[in-house]
Formats: sequence, structure tokens, C-alpha cells
Amino acid sequence: MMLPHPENKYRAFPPVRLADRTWPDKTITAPPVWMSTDLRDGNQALIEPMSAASKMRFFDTIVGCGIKEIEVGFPSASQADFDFVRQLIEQDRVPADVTIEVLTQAREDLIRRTIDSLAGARRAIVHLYNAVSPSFRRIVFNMSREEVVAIAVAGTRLIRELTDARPETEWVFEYSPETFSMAELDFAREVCDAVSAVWQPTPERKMIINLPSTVEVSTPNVYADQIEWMHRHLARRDSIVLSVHPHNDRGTAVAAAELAVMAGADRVEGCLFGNGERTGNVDLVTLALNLYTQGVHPGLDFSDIDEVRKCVEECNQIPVHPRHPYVGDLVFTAFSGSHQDAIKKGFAQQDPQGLWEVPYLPIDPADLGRSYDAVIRVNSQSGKGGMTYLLEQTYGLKLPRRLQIEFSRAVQRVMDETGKEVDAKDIHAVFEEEYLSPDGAFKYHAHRMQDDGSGVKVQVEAIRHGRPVTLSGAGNGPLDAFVAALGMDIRLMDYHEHAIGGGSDARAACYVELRVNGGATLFGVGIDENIVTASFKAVLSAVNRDLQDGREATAMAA
Ligand SMILES: CC(=O)SCCNC(=O)CCNC(=O)[C@H](O)C(C)(C)COP(=O)(O)OP(=O)(O)OC[C@H]1O[C@@H](n2cnc3c(N)ncnc32)[C@H](O)[C@@H]1OP(=O)(O)O
Ligand SMILES: CC(C)C(=O)C(=O)O
Ligand SMILES: [Mg+2]
Repeated sequence: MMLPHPENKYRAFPPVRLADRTWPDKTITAPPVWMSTDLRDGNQALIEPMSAASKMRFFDTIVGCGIKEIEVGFPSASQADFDFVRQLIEQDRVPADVTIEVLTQAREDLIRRTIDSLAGARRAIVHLYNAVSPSFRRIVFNMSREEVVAIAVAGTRLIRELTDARPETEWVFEYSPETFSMAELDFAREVCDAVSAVWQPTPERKMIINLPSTVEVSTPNVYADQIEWMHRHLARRDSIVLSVHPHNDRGTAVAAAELAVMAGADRVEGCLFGNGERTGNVDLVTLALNLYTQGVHPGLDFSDIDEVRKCVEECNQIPVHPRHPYVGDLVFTAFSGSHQDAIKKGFAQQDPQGLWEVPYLPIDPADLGRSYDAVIRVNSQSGKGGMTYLLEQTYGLKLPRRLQIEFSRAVQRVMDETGKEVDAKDIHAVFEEEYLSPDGAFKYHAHRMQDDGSGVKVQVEAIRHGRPVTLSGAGNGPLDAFVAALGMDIRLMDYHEHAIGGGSDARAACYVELRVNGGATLFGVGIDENIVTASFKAVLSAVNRDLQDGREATAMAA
């Protein structure tokens, strides 16, 4: 089935005539004022609006993130919203540097109730809105342009009158021409100018004009043009905080907000992780961290982002998507081999004091309180990089390169069988089974060693096929003597060792690559508190693997 033809049902949103637009050449060098509307726009979009306890928990989390303006509800809409505002004020829950905000329609009874809800507030933003776009004027209000302007002006006048009568509160006024994104620019300006003419803001006592993409209907460059146009044409611009409020209907709210700030916006309204009506409000966390990765501090704290997410998910009862920027479960995870390889090399070479340069990771997960362990995950698309990274990070095992290649085949076999992702524990289990298995033909028991300066003699007590045996040999060093004691055709091709852990718990890991009976080379691994014992165990590990592979070894005949 094809989608029906759209030409007769939908039309393109017209571009803005702004040939001398300046925003494309701008960069963002300072954060905007952030306003969280989680408790209003976010809350009104929930299947079940939050309880007072959840709202309070969410409020404290928003404060903890460092957001200084918080829209806490629509107090004329319900007793619950009214009571929550009262609770914040009466219980003195609002820190001195935080301002609460409330929304109201431009209707007299609603405005009166809204102002009542704020009695006793130290500072408050009263947010008035009415829709201005042609379709809303026609479909929702059945009003002319003049009548729509009159609603806004009357609402503003009443708020002015009511707030003037309560000078104990520091009042800030915000006006939103709702549906701005779909409105004629000259009319949006006309309404905003009419409102600011009533409020009479000054550079010392600014008002907020908030230009929402109530519904996102165009590409973000068009929204940026709309904002730049308003930025240039609004009356009393020096007395106005120009705010934007993008929704995400086309999935480009973050881009729209960023371009809008480049176009002159001073302030952004949104929600944490992008909750909100329909496809959501713009995600403040993504915006803030996008800035952070450009070297501009957003002035917000997401250093324990998982805690913030937990609160938001529990209060909203909506999970954050696993691929959500910065916070999703899978965003610091690489499954594919070439990504894992590059990330592993990046971490190894990253200068802790230098510029962040780990491939594929635009941000250091540690900055967000997320752990490196979550970075690499292994499934059938993965190469050796991921699995060896996990072994090193979790178990301190630093496999030499050729062993990595050999071992990755063993892990791949397991994944091909199960078809599932494996974690560090699973990988370690495969490693133990392959290299450290106690079930091999040879088992080390004990050894004695003599070094007379000209050579080394060893006597090794071992179990071979369940029977105790004593093996003796001499050589240039312990390993040479031990290989001689085995009486087999063995060539030592490569040898690596390193310590695991430190202090009294330290152990040694030895990796040997042997050619047994002229066959293909293979690795053995030994781990022990004693470095010599670890090397003997590594040789036996390789020999056992050779025997297991069904290759004939001279030892079998002995
Ligand atoms: C884009 C946004 O997010 S805007 C915020 C939206 N949020 C909410 O609506 C949540 C809270 N709202 C509510 O609980 C209710 O809508 C209330 C209590 C505010 C009002 O409820 P009601 O009185 O039943 O009115 P309702 O919401 O249905 O609004 C419809 C009426 O308000 C008028 N209206 C709508 N918006 C506005 C406005 N901003 N200013 C003035 N009048 C408005 C409509 O024209 C309509 O009038 P009509 O009945 O004469 O045709
Ligand atoms: C009230 C306004 C600002 C709003 O939420 C919107 O237009 O999306
Ligand atoms: Mg909104």
C-alpha cells in the first residue's frame, strides 16, 4: 500500500522573506536562560498527571539541575495545580535564586484565580497566552484579528492591575502568541507590540515575549527566520526577553531551538528529555549538552544524568528511549567491531587533561556520571576490540594482540550458537573455559627450582591424565627448563606478562604463544601469585589446548 498523494491535502509552509538574515553566520557562545515547563506543558501531556508528591520531587530535581525559571502549573485549571503553587509558596520550597511561573488563558476569571494562587510569592512570572494564527482565529475563536488583539490586551491590562495591587511580589510578565509558528509575522508582531504597550516594560524591568512553535510546521531554518524577523521588528526590544518554546512535531525541535538562539532568542522553554504534548517539547538536556560539547558551559548540572532520568521517568511514567541523546541506555555503547576498536584506541590514547578525542563518542561519558563499562557491548557484529576492552576493564587482563584475535574466534563461536549479546562476565567465562580450564590433560601442582648462575634446573610435580608425574629439565631460564622437562617438540614464539591488581592481592598473568610439534601456533595463559608458576601454567594451558584440538603431541606418547 502506498501513501495517498499529498498535493491536494497538505501544502508547504511558506518561507520568510529575509534575504539579509544573519543567523547562519552566528555561533552560540553563551547559554540562553533556561525555563523548564515539565510541571506545566509536560504535565498536561501525561496520561495521568503527576501527584503533588511527584510534582514536588520533580521540582526539586529541576532545581538541582540548576534551572532558575520553572513553570509549575496552570493554577486556574484545577484545584491540584492551585494547591501545588500554594504548597511551594507556603512551605517556602522555592530557593531564593529560582522563580516560579504559572500559565493562564486570557480570561478574566482564570486570570484572577491565577494571581490569587501566587499570593505571598517573592518573585513570580505570570504567563498569558492566546492563539493568533489564521486557522485558530477562524476555527477555534471565530474572531477577527482585532478581536484577537483585544483578548491579549484585555488580559494584559487585568494582570497589570492585579499585580500592581500586590507590590510585595516581584512580578514578571510573559506573553505568548500561541501558534506563533503558523501565524503571519506582521500580525504576531502587532499582538506582541500591543501587549508590551500595555505592560510598558523597561530595560530594568523586562517582560518576556515567548514565540512558540506550538505545532512545528516548517524546517528549523524557517523558524529561525521567523525569530530573527521578530527580533528585528519587535517594539521595545531592549526591554524584552525574547523566548522560544519549540515543540517537536517534525522531530527538529532541538535544531529549531539552536537556530532560534542564533537568530536572537535569549531564553528557551522546554522539558527534560523532551516530554510534552504530542511529540514533546524541546529537550532541554540535549540542548544543554550540545552546548557543553562545543566548549560552552550551559550553566546546568547533568553530572549525574542517570539520577535525573530516574526521577523524570518515574514522575512522568514514560521511559526515556534507549537511543535518546546523551542519556539513553545504548548511546555510550558500541556493538560493531570497527567502532569498538576505534573507541578502545581512543580511550587508550586520550590525554586526561587534553581535548576530548575519543572516536564515535561526542562527549566523555564520565562527565555525565556514566561509566566506561557501559560503553562497549559485544554481539555478533563485534570484533576483538570490544571483548578485550571488557576483559581489561573488568578483570585486568591485557591480552597481547595475536591472542586477542585467537580469543575473539572463541567468543564468536559462542555468540553464533546463542545469537545473543554477551557481557563481561560471559566473555570471562569463555576465556576461563578456553585458557584456564582445570580439566586439561596436564595440571600443574608444584615445582622446585635451582639456579647455579650458569643455568636453571626445575622439577615439576604435575598431574597428567589423572596420574601424578614428576618432570625434570634444565635450561637457560625457568621457562626454558620447564619446556625441556615436558620432553615435547615445543617452540616458544612469544611471551607477555603483566601484574593484575596491586599490593598483597597482586597476581601475575602470563601469555605464551607456542608451536607444538611444528603445528600452527597457539596461546596459553597462566595466572598465579608467583610469576614463574604463572609462566609454567601458561605453557601447560597451551599444551592442553593443543591436545584438546586433537593434535598429536610427543607428550602423549611419553
Ligand atoms: C499550547 C498549550 O499548551 S496552551 C495550554 C493548554 N493547557 C491546558 O489547556 C491545560 C489546562 N486547561 C484547562 O483545564 C481548561 O482548558 C481550562 C480550565 C483552562 C478552561 O476550561 P473551559 O472553561 O472548559 O474551556 P476550554 O478549555 O474548553 O476552552 C475553550 C474556550 O476557551 C477559549 N480560549 C481558549 N484559549 C483561550 C485563550 N488563551 N484566551 C482566551 N480564551 C481562550 C476558547 O475560544 C473557548 O471558548 P468558547 O467556549 O467560547 O468557544
Ligand atoms: C502556552 C504556549 C506557550 C504553549 O505551550 C505552546 O504554544 O506550545
Ligand atoms: Mg507548549
